[in-house]
Amino acid sequence: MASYPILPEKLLLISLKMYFTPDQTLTYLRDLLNPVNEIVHPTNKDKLLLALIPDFLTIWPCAQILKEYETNLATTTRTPNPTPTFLLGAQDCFWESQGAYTGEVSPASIRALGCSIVELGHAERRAIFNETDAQTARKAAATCAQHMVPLVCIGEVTAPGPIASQAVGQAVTECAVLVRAVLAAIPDDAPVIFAYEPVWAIGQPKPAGVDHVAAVVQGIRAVIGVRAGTARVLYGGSAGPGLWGAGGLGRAVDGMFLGRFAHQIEGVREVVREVEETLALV
Ligand SMILES: O=C(CO)COP(=O)(O)O
Repeated sequence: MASYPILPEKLLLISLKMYFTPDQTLTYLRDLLNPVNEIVHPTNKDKLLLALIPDFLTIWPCAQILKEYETNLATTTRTPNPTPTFLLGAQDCFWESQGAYTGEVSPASIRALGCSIVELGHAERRAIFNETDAQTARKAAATCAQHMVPLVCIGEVTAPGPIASQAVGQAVTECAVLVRAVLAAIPDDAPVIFAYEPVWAIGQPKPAGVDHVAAVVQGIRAVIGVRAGTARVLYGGSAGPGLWGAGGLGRAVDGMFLGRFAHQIEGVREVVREVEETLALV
């Protein structure tokens, strides 16, 4: 019987959006996995898991690279590898699994190619394609039906004003609408990831302030409440090296959702190291 992926304590997810050519994506994934680069540490996977979310066109070759990686790992360590060392995701899906839906991508096909995560409701899709909360919730249900994890992007549109507490309240209120819609649409035991990405902090030189993020994430966790399935809350929006460690986001969130600041392998290595330090894995 199919089961949901198990989410460890911390997650580092990377979306390539539409930045890379196919060749760049495959080289990038090989670099992430190359032990010489010291980014993916298989022995840490029960505590920290990385995932790559490439464009649709490169999911299949990425899955092939990952399959080869896992096979080699199992051979060299002489241990069977029941849970993956690295996860693959898609940047969107449709809510139906099959039929006359030109240009859409079926969650069943995404699953069949080896993805465990489907990103949904990103701010760019809302702004450019007018995607709604109701559509995102339907897609989340379809994702869970294929035993994948919905990665639901939430975040307030307007940058905080001068009164911090008001800004936090406003942000939580805006995020709560989609959080509630998604939780009502998916089974209670399905794992789910919420990526808190303040819209005003995406594509910027710097991320949102740690205090703002910590307070909003606390509010989001209260909205999620108690459920049978795991719910992880990540931060995204110009996240990169230097954001996690001492006085940073490590105390507030379950991981980060990286964009541009993960384009260089060195940046990913630094972020991984910061998370490993807070988990006492190094
Ligand atoms: O939207 C994001 C991740 O999905 C964040 O992107 P940037 O880190 O490039 O701002």
